Amino acid sequence: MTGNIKINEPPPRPQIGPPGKSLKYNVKHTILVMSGKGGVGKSTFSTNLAVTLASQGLKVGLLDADISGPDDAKILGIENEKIYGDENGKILPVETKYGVNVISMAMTLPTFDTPVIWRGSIRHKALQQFLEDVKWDGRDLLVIDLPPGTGDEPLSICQMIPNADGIIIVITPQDVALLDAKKAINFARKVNIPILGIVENMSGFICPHCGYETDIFKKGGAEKIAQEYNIPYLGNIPLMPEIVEDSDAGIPAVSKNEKLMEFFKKVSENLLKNLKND
Ligand SMILES: Nc1ncnc2c1ncn2[C@@H]1O[C@H](COP(=O)(O)OP(=O)(O)OP(=O)(O)O)[C@@H](O)[C@H]1O
Repeated sequence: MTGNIKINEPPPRPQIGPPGKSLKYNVKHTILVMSGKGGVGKSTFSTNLAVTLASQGLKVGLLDADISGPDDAKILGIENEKIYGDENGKILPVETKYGVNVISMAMTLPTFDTPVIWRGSIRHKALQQFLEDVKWDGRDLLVIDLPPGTGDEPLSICQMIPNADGIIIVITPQDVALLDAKKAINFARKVNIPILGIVENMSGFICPHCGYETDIFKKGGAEKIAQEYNIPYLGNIPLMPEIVEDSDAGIPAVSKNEKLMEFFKKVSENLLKNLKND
């Protein structure tokens, strides 16, 4: 007996709310990095992309917008740094030796293992402060690493900065990740932020000993999605065990791995072509 329960009723239309106040901060270009699904390597991608862009002479800022799981500071070896203000009350991002200035929740916590147990409205305020009250001045480019999925924080950021240059979607080649990537694409379209492109991470395994490439997972899913949805394909990043070792040691892998740097350079070249002109 099903009583009054109606099956097959369409789910309610998602409410994304009114557009938020457009924040003012002094950066030429803003790029949001998102993924439909957790664990696809979004933080690894964001940090290494920021380091790659800085190595090309750009002044790059990195905002880790993952309030609960801020990993970028760990990957850059600055998780024990603290943030300070200047004489005008502006928050100073932490400078790294890679030429990237960083703000992350990690640097505001007493210890790296302290959980952030906040509801949405407080997270929203923190993100607003990370954008508006931080001295990003003079940066050519701000990379914002969003938490996985299409929830509260990605929505807050997209509504705060509707003029962002666009979103990069990071995916892995497995079917579940591809499915979630489509949700991320539809999210970007719903909030009206351009999609700068899609990147396939963990795409092909390169043996650290002989350099031979094997497709452990499938390959090429991102390229197919790019065609299907008519969005740019920015490139792929292979699965490399050195990335895990370096990230765990607090070193962005591109800073010491020329082969990996080549992959990131290709992505960054394709990305820069798609940015709005000044
Ligand atoms: N191309 C790669 N090759 C090998 N390991 C990788 C690669 N990309 C990411 N990893 C590893 O996969 C794990 C997850 O990566 P990362 O933390 O960047 O994912 P994420 O998408 O940001 O996760 P979350 O959803 O928790 O924010 C890390 O251990 C990272 O070192």
